Amino acid sequence: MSSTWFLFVVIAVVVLVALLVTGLLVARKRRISLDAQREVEEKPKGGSYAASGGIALAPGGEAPEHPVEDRPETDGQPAVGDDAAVPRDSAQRTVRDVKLPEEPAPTPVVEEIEPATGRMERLRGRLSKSRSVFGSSLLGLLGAGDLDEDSWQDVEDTLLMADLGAATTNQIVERLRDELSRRAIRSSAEAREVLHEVLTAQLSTDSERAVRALPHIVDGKKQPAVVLVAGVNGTGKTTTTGKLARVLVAQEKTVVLGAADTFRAAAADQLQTWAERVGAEVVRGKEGADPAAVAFDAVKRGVDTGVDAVLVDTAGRLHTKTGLMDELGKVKRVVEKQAKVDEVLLVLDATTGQNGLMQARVFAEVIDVTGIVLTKLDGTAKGGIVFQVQRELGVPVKLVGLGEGPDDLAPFEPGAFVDALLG
Ligand SMILES: Nc1nc2c(ncn2[C@@H]2O[C@H](COP(=O)(O)OP(=O)(O)OP(=O)(O)O)[C@@H](O)[C@H]2O)c(=O)[nH]1
Repeated sequence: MSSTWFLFVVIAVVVLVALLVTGLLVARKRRISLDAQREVEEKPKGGSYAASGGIALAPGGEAPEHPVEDRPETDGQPAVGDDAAVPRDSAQRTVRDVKLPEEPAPTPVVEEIEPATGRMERLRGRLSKSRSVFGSSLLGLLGAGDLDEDSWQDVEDTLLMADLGAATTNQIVERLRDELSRRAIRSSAEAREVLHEVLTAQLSTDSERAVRALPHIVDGKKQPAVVLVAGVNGTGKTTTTGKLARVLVAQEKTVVLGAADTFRAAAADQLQTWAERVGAEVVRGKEGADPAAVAFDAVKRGVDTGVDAVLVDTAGRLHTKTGLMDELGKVKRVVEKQAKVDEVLLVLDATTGQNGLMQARVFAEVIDVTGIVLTKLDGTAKGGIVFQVQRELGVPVKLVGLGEGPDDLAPFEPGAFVDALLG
């Protein structure tokens, strides 16, 4: 009986152990299959393409083209086993291939321009440095009554220091002596009047001071005025071209600006900025392009579009380099195949004194200068250079630069100028 009972217990234990082992095996199998599924789910869509190819950028709007022939299936639809995207080994678009939509050019904000009339009066304060020489020193000497030889020597020295030059100084001193003794001048107010008269007469010329920048009719057709702006680097050519454009635009004239200063890339950018501020068009070439070609294109553009004036900012090369000066002559010759050059403005920096005068002589040999623009008169006590330049070149000063502001360009009027000098 007891052995039967023992056998029953052993069989029961064996059955239990067998069930336990089977249950464990089944549970383990299930767990493995769950893990494998998770692995599949975590794989990124598109296989390794997205991960290793980086983030492909494309502009909004147009979808990138994936031609059917580039794809492994034939009906354009992905099939089982296909990559979700174009396989890595087929031609891929790179960022550089993607054309971005062009940004619309910003609408230029056309500025308010100060009227050109009365500018000399408005800017007279800018001549304060020169005024201290003419107004204070000279008037002080002349208003003191009878002048002895030493006093006249002082007058002469003062004029020389103000850069009037020896010849002009002698003429002025002579006339002053005559007038003062003839009129028996006693007060400083009377002395001022005489000085004003003598200096104004010295600056007066029969030449026309108007800048020829208005259109004219040729063979019954409107032809723009062509103005070349020349001068040595840094004298203020580009600035003057821009200021002059403003004067014209303020008078409702249309302007094309030619950036023929291809020597310095920034000069064309500078001119472009001036143009944008007044809503004018700029014709420019590549850096180092032939200035004559750019000038030609600018004038052609002006003729074709029927504008009122074409202002050409030329390369500001050193006058000592003969070849480069010849280039300026070439600019003029080439432009004249298209239209007559109406005005050649020579820009001189008043602060350079005698040096400016030497430049002027060389320029005048190369090109027919028709007018002088004397810039930076606001920064010098040597406003007397105006007298000398005009006398030396026999060309009238037409405009004066009296500051860096966009409207700090004034027409040159001898009476108003002398008035500002005397204070
Ligand atoms: N104070 C003062 N500065 C001026 C005047 N005219 C021009 N300038 C300044 O002079 C500097 C040179 O002027 P630009 O117009 O660049 O001279 P540029 O002759 O075209 O020079 P390049 O392009 O190098 O040949 C600039 O800083 C101008 O602002 C003026 O009348 N008064």
